[in-house]
Amino acid sequence: MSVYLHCLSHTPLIGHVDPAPAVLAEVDASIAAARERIARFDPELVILFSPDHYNGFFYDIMPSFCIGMAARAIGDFGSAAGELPVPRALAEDCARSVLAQGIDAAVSYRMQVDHGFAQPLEFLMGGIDRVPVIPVFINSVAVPLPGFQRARLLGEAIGRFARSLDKRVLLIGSGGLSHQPPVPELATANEHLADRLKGSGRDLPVEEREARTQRVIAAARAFVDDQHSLYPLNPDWDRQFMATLAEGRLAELDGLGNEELSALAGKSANEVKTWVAAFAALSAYGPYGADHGYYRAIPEWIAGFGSISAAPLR
Ligand SMILES: O=C(O)CCc1cccc(O)c1O
Ligand SMILES: [Fe+2]
Repeated sequence: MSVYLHCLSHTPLIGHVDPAPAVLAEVDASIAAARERIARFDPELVILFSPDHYNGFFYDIMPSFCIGMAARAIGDFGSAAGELPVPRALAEDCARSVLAQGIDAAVSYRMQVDHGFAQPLEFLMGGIDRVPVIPVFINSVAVPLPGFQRARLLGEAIGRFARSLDKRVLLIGSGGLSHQPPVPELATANEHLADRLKGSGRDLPVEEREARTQRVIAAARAFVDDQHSLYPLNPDWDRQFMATLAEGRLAELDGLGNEELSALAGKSANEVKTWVAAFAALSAYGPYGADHGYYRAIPEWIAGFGSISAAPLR
């Protein structure tokens, strides 16, 4: 019954458009240290909260929350591809427990995930296949989105389930902080794109995949030159958010609406609900303390880039 938490921004631009070597070294050091702490903790189970970017979840049926009973990573932007080692019976127990606690999460027996899930497993665990993982999707891009309170309650329910296991559990939140990369939107999509967002061609044709990758890379390059070419990052909000979680004041976020958050920190800042869910899960074990916080706004990655660990107070 022991638990450790790490929350980390993700960005598929790492290795494609990189910041100055000193910044890269700083991030590398922070991630390497987190990986060492996690290795020492030696998790037997990972519960990973992440969004998706129209690579596995589409508008044909868009759940707010979905727990994976089996999952495969597509390997977008050069991230790891392949099957995630999902312990099916345990994932089923998790879903049953969450539903019994009044949170109506969907389940998937063929979940398809992207860099949002793969990157933290690669960075923090050394690969997507190292430790059994229960993937938990939180819709953070396809409006209408679930709000902060629901993400918190989902996290608490999963935390109570995790606490009932006789296992060392690592909780990971993946995404955020402030940012607004060029993710397509149904409201402004032409007919072809709208079809794609509804899941036609779930697995994009190679040329479309490549065009999409290059479009994000070009947007990152433009953002470095002109920080008004995309919705601006908001380091002040990001630091405040990290402090709110570190200090255990999760419920204070309940009153912050999704559109309000988008206006403060960009539409993709809604990905921070993965951090809220992870911290809420940790809170089910009792009071906690956070440590090793790192933050820097990194326009090359279109990311307010944050990283933080936490564990129960003893
Ligand atoms: O997949 C895509 O199309 C965009 C993804 C993307 C870009 C920049 C920062 C992110 O955090 C992110 O997820
Ligand atoms: Fe993302």
